[in-house]
Amino acid sequence: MEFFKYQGAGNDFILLDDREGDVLPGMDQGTIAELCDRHFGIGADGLMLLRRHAEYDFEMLYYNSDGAPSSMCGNGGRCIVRFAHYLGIRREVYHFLAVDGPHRAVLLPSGNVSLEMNDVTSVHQATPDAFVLDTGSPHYVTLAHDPLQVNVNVEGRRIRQAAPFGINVNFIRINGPEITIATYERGVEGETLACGTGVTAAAIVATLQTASATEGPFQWVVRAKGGVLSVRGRYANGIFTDLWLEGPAVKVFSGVI
Ligand SMILES: N[C@@H](CCC[C@H](N)C(=O)O)C(=O)O
Repeated sequence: MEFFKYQGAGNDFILLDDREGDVLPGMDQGTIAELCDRHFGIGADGLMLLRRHAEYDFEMLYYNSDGAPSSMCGNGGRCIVRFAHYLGIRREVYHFLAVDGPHRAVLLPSGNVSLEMNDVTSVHQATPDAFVLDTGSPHYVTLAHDPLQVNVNVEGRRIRQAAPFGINVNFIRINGPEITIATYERGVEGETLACGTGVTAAAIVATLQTASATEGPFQWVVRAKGGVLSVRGRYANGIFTDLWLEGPAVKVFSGVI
């Protein structure tokens, strides 16, 4: 079976073309975890299947590197659009189905992919410095003096394990129109170089934390350890809409399993 490896700001994925519907039956949790293993497999933060869908350009099935299916992956969504284009699925605006519902996406001339994320209707303040919200995946976003100095594997794991439900953990610093972020991902159970739903959550928290909390459009540049992404959207009546996550989505190599 042919596989493709993509990365979006260092968040890396194995992509499989399952348009014929014959890949999934052979993909149990153990097999996916082995393929994602960085020592005994190809190595990736997650694995995705691109499947045919009667009403959409394709369907995205996402698995974390522990082999379990999970919630939405923003960087994965951007990478699978680039993969769809590579497979010959060419659209000005892609419409695909993911676990959290339909998404629109645009492949830009630069090769970057801009992905529309679902509206966010509630943000819970957990502590004076920390917020919990769902951007397709659940995120804990905490303000940090310097996210690049945080021992994410220790601190992130501690917060992830203390939460009564599964969550990803983000450490952010807001600096003018920019955010610096470091992320611990559940299902990878470690730090990843970027997380699209985490970056989106960070932009929402930053909007609430700053003068841009006034209603209207907003835009943030988000610096993750593996690359730079941007998030734009609109804030009105306590609801975040028109959320677009943009950044690189690059094919790294392909091979045969
Ligand atoms: N890397 C992803 C998030 C993938 C899902 C996450 N690990 C979870 O289980 O919630 C992204 O780019 O959003």
